[in-house]
Amino acid sequence: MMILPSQASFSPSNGRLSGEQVNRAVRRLKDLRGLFADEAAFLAMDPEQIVYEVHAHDACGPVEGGLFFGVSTLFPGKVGQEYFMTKGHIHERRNRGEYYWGIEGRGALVTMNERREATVAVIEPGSLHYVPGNTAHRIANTGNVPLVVGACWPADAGHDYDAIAERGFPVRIVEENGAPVVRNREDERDGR
Ligand SMILES: O=P(O)(O)OC[C@H]1O[C@H](O)[C@H](O)[C@@H](O)[C@@H]1O
Ligand SMILES: [Fe+2]
Repeated sequence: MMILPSQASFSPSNGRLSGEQVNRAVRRLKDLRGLFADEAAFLAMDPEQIVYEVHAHDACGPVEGGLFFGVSTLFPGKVGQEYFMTKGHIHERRNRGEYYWGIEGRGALVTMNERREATVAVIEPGSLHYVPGNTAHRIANTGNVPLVVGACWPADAGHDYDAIAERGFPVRIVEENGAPVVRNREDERDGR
């Protein structure tokens, strides 16, 4: 029997993922233009500010049958009243699902199916979330410490941002009286 060295290491307590085959991607505020409701607040902030980073172990490449493993760290913050969030995507191969699990901090997982029906789930350490295929997904940090979330998804899933860019998600996660609430975007047009 051959005993292989670990390809990478993952800390179950803080989610830190490291090793030669781990890639880091960073998203800054300027990469999230147009997603937040309060455009004036957005423009007043530092566009270079890092909103989240993703460490991914994607050694197999985008092959059918392969799996990718990642850890997202979403920093605390708000644009106006709206909590920092990921860009959000639906998989290029629409029927591919994904697991998310909470490691540190507190947040929300927002999903939207093809009928534009949304769900919102609380992410906290130990919470487990299955995102089915044909479902767009994004996370928001509703706390004041980094939200660390693990993910595992099919290597050939791909990310489609354009398909959901125009109309966006039907709900926003905003702070009201010091607590997170879900706001329906239909309400925005009434000026509420
Ligand atoms: O791709 P975004 O919508 O910016 O989300 C950031 C990342 O979140 C999770 O970690 C997903 O598993 C990644 O596939 C995704 O890239
Ligand atoms: Fe995904």
